[in-house]
Amino acid sequence: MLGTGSAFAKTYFNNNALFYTDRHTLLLDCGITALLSLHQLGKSVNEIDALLISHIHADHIGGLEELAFQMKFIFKRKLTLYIHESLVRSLWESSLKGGLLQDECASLEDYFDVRPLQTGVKTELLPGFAVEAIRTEHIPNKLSYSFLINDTFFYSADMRFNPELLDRLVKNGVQTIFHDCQLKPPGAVHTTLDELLSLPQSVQEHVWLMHYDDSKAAYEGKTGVMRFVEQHKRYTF
Ligand SMILES: O=c1ccn([C@@H]2O[C@H](COP(=O)(O)O)[C@@H](O)[C@H]2O)c(=O)[nH]1
Ligand SMILES: [Zn+2]
Ligand SMILES: [Zn+2]
Repeated sequence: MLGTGSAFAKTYFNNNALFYTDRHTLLLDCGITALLSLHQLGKSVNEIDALLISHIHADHIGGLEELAFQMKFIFKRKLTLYIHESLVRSLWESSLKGGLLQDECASLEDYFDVRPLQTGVKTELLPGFAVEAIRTEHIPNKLSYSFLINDTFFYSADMRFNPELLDRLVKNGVQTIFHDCQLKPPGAVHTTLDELLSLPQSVQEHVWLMHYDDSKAAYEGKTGVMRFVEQHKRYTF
C-alpha cells in the first residue's frame, strides 16, 4: 500500500496501491502523495507498467500531472491508463488539461495509452490480473468505481455503504475486501466503521480497512474481526 489515509489524513499518505503480478506492476489510483510515497519506498515511476483510476478526487488523481510529465520527458514512454469510459473526458477536461496542455500535447492520449473500461466487462489489464469496474455510490451525481480483481479481491476505493453488494460479493466467492472506512460518523460520502461493524460476521471476516483518518490508533482493537490495511506493507492473497 502506497498509502492508507483519508483525503485529509496527515499521518498517512493518500489511499493508493501498487499491485504486483508475476512480472508487472500496476498503480491503483495516483493521489497527491503517490510519488512521494514511491520515492520513500525507493521506487521509480518507471517501474510501473499500468495505471488504474477509480474516480476524480485529488487523493486519487492528484499525482497524475507529475507522473505524466516524468513518463513523457524523463522516461519517454506512455503508461497504459485504465479508467472507466465515463471518466476519460472529465479526467482531461476537468483536471489534467490545465497543467498538461501545451503545443505538442493536446490530449490525454499524448501522455497515456488510454484504455477505457466498460461496465460489466471483465478486462485483463495485465497477464493474470483481470478487473471488473463496478459503479458504486460516493458523491451524489459524481461517477466513481470500485474494482473486482480476479473475481476474488474487491477494492472499494471510495464508496458509501452498500451491504447488499458486499454480501453478494462474498456469496460469489470474494475472499478479500479492501474497504474505505470513515472511523468517525457521519459517513456522508464514505462507509463508516459502525456501518461495517453492522455487517454479518461472515462478511466482516473478509474485510480489511483502509482510507482512514489520523485517529486510527484510537480504534485499534475496536474493529471486530476486521483488520487495518497498513501503509507501506505488502500483502499476498
Ligand atoms: O460532498 C462531500 C464531498 C467531499 N467531502 C469530503 O471531502 C473528501 C473528498 O475526498 P475523498 O476522495 O472522497 O476521500 C471526502 O473524504 C470527505 O471528507 C464531504 O464530506 N462531502
Ligand atoms: Zn479518497
Ligand atoms: Zn473520493
